Amino acid sequence: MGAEVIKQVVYTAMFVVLVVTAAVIVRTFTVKPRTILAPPCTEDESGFIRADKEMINRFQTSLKFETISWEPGVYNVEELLNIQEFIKSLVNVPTFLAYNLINLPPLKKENVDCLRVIQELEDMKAQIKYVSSSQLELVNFVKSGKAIKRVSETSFVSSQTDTAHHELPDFTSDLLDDNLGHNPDITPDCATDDADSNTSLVSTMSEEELPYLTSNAVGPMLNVAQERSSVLNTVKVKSRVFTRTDKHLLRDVPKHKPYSYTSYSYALQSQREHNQEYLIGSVVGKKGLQHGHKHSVNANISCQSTTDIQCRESINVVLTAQMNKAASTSKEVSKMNCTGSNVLASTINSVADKDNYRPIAIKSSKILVTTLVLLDRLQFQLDTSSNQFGFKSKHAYPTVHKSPLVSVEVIANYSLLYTVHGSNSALKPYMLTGHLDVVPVPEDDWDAPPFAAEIKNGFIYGRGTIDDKHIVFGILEALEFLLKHDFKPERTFYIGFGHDEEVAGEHGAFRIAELLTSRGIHLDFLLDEGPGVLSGVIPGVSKPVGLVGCSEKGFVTLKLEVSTSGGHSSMPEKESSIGILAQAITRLETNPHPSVFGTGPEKGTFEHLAPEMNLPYKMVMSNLWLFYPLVSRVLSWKPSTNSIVRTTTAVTQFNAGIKPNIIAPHAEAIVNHRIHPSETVQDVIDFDKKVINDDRVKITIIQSQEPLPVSSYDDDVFGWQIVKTSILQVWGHYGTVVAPGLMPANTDTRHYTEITENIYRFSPSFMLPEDLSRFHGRNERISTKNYEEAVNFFYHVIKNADKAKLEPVHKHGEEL
Ligand SMILES: CCCCCCCCCCCCCCCCCC(=O)N[C@@H](Cc1ccccc1)C(=O)O
Repeated sequence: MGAEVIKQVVYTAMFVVLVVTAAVIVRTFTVKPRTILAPPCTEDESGFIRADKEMINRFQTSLKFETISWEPGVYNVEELLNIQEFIKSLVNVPTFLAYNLINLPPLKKENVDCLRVIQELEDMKAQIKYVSSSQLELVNFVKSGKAIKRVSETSFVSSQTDTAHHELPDFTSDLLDDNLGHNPDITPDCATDDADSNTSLVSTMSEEELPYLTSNAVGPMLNVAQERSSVLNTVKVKSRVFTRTDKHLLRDVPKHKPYSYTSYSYALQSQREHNQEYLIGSVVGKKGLQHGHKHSVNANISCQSTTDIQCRESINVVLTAQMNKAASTSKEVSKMNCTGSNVLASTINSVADKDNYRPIAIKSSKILVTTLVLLDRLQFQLDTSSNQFGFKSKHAYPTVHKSPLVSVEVIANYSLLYTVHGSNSALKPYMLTGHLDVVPVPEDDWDAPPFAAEIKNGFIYGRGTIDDKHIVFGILEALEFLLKHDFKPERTFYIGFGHDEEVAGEHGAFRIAELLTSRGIHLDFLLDEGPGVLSGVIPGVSKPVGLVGCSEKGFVTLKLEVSTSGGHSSMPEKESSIGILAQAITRLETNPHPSVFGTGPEKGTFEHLAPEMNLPYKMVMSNLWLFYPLVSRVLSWKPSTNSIVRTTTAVTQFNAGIKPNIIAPHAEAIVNHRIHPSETVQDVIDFDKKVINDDRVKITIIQSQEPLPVSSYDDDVFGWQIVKTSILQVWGHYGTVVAPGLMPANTDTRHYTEITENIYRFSPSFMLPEDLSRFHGRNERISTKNYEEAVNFFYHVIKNADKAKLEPVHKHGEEL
């Protein structure tokens, strides 16, 4: 009886093994590649764009920075305070500065006050958000006499938009209509729209007259710094007092937004946000400042200004001018002292007579404005929009910026939204996104300087090359090319460039998405940065893989804290705050979150790639139903592949202790988890608490984001096919295959989830395994050839997406 049972069991087991083996074999040899909906374009039919020197140059320029530094030397406290003032002005600027670009000056250590100041400087430096944009070159400051004097030139930045929809940060919508044109109670004294008069607005200028789009502009920020530095000895207190006595103006303005009113208020608001002096008026005219001349000649500049500006005392007014012709830089400035009220309402006869420069703003501190008279909104937008990129790109991509099909809006001062208007409103629009900011460079042992855009062995080195400038400039190059070749899109599309992606995009992308939502726009699909063309990264696939992120992991950043009584190190307790915290951290690191491989879009990765793998892998990957525990284990070995199988744990900061003989009363650590789409923030916290299992460790959430929804990668989904086809058109000749995947990091996409279900993440960068550490790491670089491919990728995306739908061709195999 027993033998019979054993026999039965053995036979059944053999049968099962046989069936399973047969199933595995059948599956292994029957999986076929996915459908491709359009054949790769040949160069002839697609007009493959070749990168010339200028194209590479434009890209290089976008990556360059200069460092803010002070000449070596010994500084006294007063001088340090000047520097402090300058740095302070940067702390409140939410973007554009890499803190590591600021080199603090050497200090006179014997002076106790200096030590205090240097500590403060260091603290402030740490507060500066470490995002930056390579459109600006930070000017050098050097020690000169008692003040910090800027030596290199910069320009005041303005931005011109051709669209009817102007971004008006901090306006409440009900106030929007209550501006100059709509409020009959308010009569402007000197605002005019007369294009022929001396007060014609910049917005009415011809293209040739538009200000030169300089790359080394840092905008109001540095203008202010410049003003501050040059008048520092006389300006002690900046006036923040704006008393609005005009009842009309007071009427509707909510208390918490005292200056969120009209264009003028917009300017004030913007200036105030940046901790700067206020824009107090504006001058425009046909004559301008002559480069380098500061003497008065032949004024022909009228002032459009407020009627009643009182200067509390003698002030310096800086007239900021902008060159309007292509040349190396633009330049301020004429200074004048003025006292009393109404001074700015009169014609200012202090400006040199030369066409090269066009004054566009008067700025000063210590002004009391008693009556606000509304000025033209656009004028102030021009004056206060400090998007250097807008300027730069306008110059570099003239066709894009001149085209009647394209409108550009500056969002939240720095981000950009382009609308490329299509002729067929029945076609749902789509959107391409990228970001202008980059992360800092904590170490300087690069093979080439990180902010010089040097080319070495065919690679352009620089922070931002892969994250994310090749996308931004790739899109603009492609669009410029297309428009130059008479491309007239049928389908409207948007291009959004955020300015703060690296710190969560809460001002840039968030506001762009908000604006699109408010306009009722729903997108067919959106394409943002993501994995890329990976070669040798995915086990078992020798072909390059165009991996497209169809979902994005969530994240939660936790603060772990332990507090104890501290005390003298000669009489320690058994456990210290540091020891307890270290133990908690060790537990987290030795108990990773469990593998959830196969429950998210990573399953799709292997389903798509299995047919392309070599035999043992092909067998395993085609039969995940059987082998997934094995695959999961193998993928866990390497950080890159481990990132897709589970929620990851990274201990990113640890702080405790102040002195060798003091027991640290407090220790804290930061833990950053990236959450797999099959889990939630709460799941992660629950797991951590269980693993740490120590109530002395206090856990608080610093920031969190649930994983993003999975976008469809079905073959009939338009956006997916556009991305897939375009990848194959550019990299198909390498035998590249395309697969959906999970994006292990985050980008701006979470801000757009309300306006489209189809979000794809793909960077047109070709990556080898060793390149993965270049993201946010050392030696970030892109080959010139890859940059050319990036441009062509966007060229194809734009061309493909302009069709109503893609027709399937079964050139490379049949559907699974
Ligand atoms: C089957 C094997 C798959 C192997 C996967 C390997 C994928 C490697 C590709 C990596 C692509 C990474 C794209 C990086 C973009 C990074 C952008 C970024 O750093 N974003 C920040 C955003 C953020 C979020 C929250 C707060 C502050 C900033 C980030 O930290 O994620």
